[in-house]
Amino acid sequence: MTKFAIGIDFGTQSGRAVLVEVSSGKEVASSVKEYTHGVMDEWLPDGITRLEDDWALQHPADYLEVLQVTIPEVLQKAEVSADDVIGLGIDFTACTILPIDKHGQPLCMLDEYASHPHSYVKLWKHHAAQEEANILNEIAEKRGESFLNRYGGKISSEWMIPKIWQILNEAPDIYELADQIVEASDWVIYQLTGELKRNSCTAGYKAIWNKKLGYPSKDFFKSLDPRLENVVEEKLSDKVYSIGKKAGEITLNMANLIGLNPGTAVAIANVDAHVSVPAVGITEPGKLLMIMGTSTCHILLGEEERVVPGICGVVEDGVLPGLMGYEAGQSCVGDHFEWFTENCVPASYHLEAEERGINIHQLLTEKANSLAVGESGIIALDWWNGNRSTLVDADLTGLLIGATLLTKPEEIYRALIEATAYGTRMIVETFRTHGVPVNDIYACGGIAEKNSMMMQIYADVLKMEIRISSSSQTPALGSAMFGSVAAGKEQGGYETIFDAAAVMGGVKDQTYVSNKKNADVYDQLFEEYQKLYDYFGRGQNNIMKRLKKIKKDSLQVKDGGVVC
Ligand SMILES: Nc1ncnc2c1ncn2[C@@H]1O[C@H](COP(=O)(O)OP(=O)(O)O)[C@@H](O)[C@H]1O
Ligand SMILES: O=C(CO)[C@H](O)[C@H](O)COP(=O)(O)O
Repeated sequence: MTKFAIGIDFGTQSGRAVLVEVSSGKEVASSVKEYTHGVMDEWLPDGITRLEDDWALQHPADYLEVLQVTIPEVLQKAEVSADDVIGLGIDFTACTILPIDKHGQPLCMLDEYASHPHSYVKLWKHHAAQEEANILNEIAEKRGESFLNRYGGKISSEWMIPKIWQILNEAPDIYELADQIVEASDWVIYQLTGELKRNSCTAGYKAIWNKKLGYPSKDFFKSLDPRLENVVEEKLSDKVYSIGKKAGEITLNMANLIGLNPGTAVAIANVDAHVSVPAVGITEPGKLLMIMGTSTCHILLGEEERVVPGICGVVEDGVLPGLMGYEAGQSCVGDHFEWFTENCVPASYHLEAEERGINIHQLLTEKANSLAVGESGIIALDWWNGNRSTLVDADLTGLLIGATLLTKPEEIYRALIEATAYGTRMIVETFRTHGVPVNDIYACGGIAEKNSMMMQIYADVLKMEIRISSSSQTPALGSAMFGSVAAGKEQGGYETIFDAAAVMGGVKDQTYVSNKKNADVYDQLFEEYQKLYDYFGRGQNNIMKRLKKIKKDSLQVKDGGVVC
């Protein structure tokens, strides 16, 4: 009898489920549920509580809706019985965290805290803890904390400890009230199985946890703030579970809600980027995978732990058991194109796209594709949502240089795409310079699937061939693979993730090959990009930060109604 596994990818804007045939990796059905509350970056659901700049929240009820809608839908579409589903795995954006009470109830779902911003899920791209991150980095550096080496020299404001500290600083009542502060991924597994098991991937990459050393010392936390001395015991847990293991089984209550059988195996949660690696069939060092969507993550396996400045982290067993997993990233890629289409494209372009039945990205891409490399005379920095790697600074902002009265929207769109490709080249070169080989490039995610011009630009800028995932839902496929490992061989699944990857993962036959003529011009442009990168990103000119400060002061005056 054919057996199936389900994988669910909880993204930035939606949750996506795939039903996969375990013996072949064939995706037989998929379903997408947009989050009802979307990303909350201006208002809370009450419509009256306004969020400050750099906030990005989500509502945990949306995650449960994803389970309730997408799982029955994939089963129905494929006409597959729940009896034939052997396992379920999930992956999530990260670091995406929420405070919960002792019953596992998110604080934002309690009436009395529904209008309190700090009671909600802080999404990965919530950047309002930059101040805490800066102080943490300063103190850690002064104390010579060795963990900094594993995180490229800096802890990002996107990660767990700065976010927790922001709650403590701005809402000590919420901090006190929280029985635990958990990754949203672990919370969903908790809802499915009744067991809270923190996964080693988010703990390792986002919460400064190490397989051998655990979390930083109490003394370090105390040096940040005496109230944080016991943060691990009080709000986290030093019990961390390895990815690739079974978390538990679906409870009766949950089974009734989502249409699966009670007792179905559920895998320990994983992160959207990391879970994609075996799904493209990567199980060895030297192959870098770009997971390209709202943001881009770069995941690479290595044999040894090396110090690489500005990466997000290197974690033993963080991606696959027995190997070092390196992560680097760019905080805004698709997000940056979306901002452009929503704010800078004239109505005539939108009309043309509508009349031709294509979306605005497709129209701009078509127009941009007819441009020669360098023809527009413009270049951009890809920091519209800060710089994750290699500068680790959420306070950096966007830049476009060279525009004239003749500059067209498609030229800017292309310059923004190129900027993200240069950003990736900075990351690849940084890995290589610090002794971590990058021999092959792979890509997956919404953008790798949708925009072939962009993939060609990346091949030209990187001067490397790019292989594309055979799945259009790579993270969800990876999660289904972990689901089949959680079920185990006896149930028709697999013993290890390596066995699952050999059968279920893979890439398309078509690849993107670098064009020498374009690559030569891109070399010149990349040199210019590097100069801008160093000038604006490494302290020679902190204009981006000064502008942010002026903006903050100005808004305070405006909101406070102070009239000069
Ligand atoms: N044709 C396209 N070219 C470039 N970017 C696109 C295109 N279509 C959508 N996008 C961008 O892709 C992002 C969504 O990526 P996707 O991988 O689907 O989701 P997620 O990041 O939530 O996992 C959006 O930010 C959107 O602006
Ligand atoms: O930090 C990350 C993983 O470590 C991702 O950037 C984050 O999860 C968002 O992913 P996406 O852009 O696909 O929504």
